[in-house]
Amino acid sequence: MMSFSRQQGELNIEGCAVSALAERFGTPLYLYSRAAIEQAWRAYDAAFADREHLICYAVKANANLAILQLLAKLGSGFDIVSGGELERVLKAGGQPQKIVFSGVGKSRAEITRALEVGILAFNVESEAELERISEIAQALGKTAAISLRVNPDVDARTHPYISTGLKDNKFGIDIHRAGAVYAHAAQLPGLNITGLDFHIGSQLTEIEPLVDALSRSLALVDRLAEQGIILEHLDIGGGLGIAYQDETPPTPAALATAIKPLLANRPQRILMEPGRAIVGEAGLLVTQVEYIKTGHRDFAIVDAAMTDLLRPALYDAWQRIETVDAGQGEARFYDIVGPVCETADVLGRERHLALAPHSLLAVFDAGAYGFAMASQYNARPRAAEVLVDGNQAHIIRHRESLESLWQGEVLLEPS
Ligand SMILES: Cc1ncc(COP(=O)(O)O)c(C=O)c1O
Ligand SMILES: N[C@@H](CCCC[NH3+])C(=O)O
Repeated sequence: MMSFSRQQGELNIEGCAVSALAERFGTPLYLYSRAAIEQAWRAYDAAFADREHLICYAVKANANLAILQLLAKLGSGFDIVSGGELERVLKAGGQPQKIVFSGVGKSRAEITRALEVGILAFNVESEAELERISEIAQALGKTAAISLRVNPDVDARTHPYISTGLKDNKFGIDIHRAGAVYAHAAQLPGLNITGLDFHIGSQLTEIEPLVDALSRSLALVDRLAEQGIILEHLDIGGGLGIAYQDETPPTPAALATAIKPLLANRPQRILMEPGRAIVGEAGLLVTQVEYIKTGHRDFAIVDAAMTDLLRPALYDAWQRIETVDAGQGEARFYDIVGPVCETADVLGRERHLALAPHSLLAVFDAGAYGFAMASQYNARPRAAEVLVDGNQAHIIRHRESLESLWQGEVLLEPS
């Protein structure tokens, strides 16, 4: 189904006019299409339907409770990287037995809580972490299911800030050392070795690096089997990109087709950790023009900022920006900038748009790492989030109040 369409030039999300939602909920505003999220998740699920698998949605991409709830209802598992994400998933109705826990810095409290609720597996990122998990599990009288996140040293060919599978990156255990670390794990009390995991980076537009990482990992799986360590699952991470501009990222079906020959005759259950590919294309950030400032460069100053959508400022990322209506007046090349006092506060540069004061703009493909990376810098309340389902719009996060900005802060006693 088409989640975004135009009627007489007006942008719609599912059965709702974006301008009406902006009027009702205010701007800046995140809008998500329920159908688009479900469709993306189901496409992943269908691609691997012919073998045992579990899609563990990467919560960091968009951690709104209603979105997690929607995915939990579809049967999704979850990839978490903090105790906060764990509690979000549980609150949203996610099953502990479908949670994998990644991240290089798991604290004692986080490990303890994950053991108490009984997660599917820890994706262990260092030998020191392995020892910590063993110690805590033993003290609690529990057994921790673990998989090692290996760093396969492949170039994911993506932005260096979101590349995670090179040996220079902090993530995972060097694949050449992993055999020894598995052997160590087999000696430690309180651990049950169940899997192997890798995640080489985000916004991948090519399949080869993933295939390469998988074949290197499978060679390790075979060496482990010779040592008597038999794995139950292989977690191939997330990372499939979306088409922000003119990229042609592989679909989940193409990924499945590419890796199936490698997996033939291997009994392991396949786990995946997609984030962006599930929610990225489902979201829009809607913002209103506050001022138009023309001169040496033409600026459209809008009410959304890098605090609402950080990706352009942080990675120089390009996201499509269109007017919500058909456009007003003559089109010019505008830099779309926010009100924050930073030169990097840009949503898009040199966009050819027909704008007037108060025009509404939609920033597309903002469902992943959009609201999730929002901040309150410059004392800006974070935006509202709305989930659209046909012609229904559900508020799934209220716009923050000014009071919430200083919640938890304490004034000094007058002296
Ligand atoms: C361990 C891990 N798994 C999964 C993901 C999800 O990545 P993506 O949103 O690119 O699918 C990430 C983020 O890059 C990650 O760090
Ligand atoms: N935040 C990044 C992706 C980071 C992935 C997390 N390892 C982005 O917006 O592209």
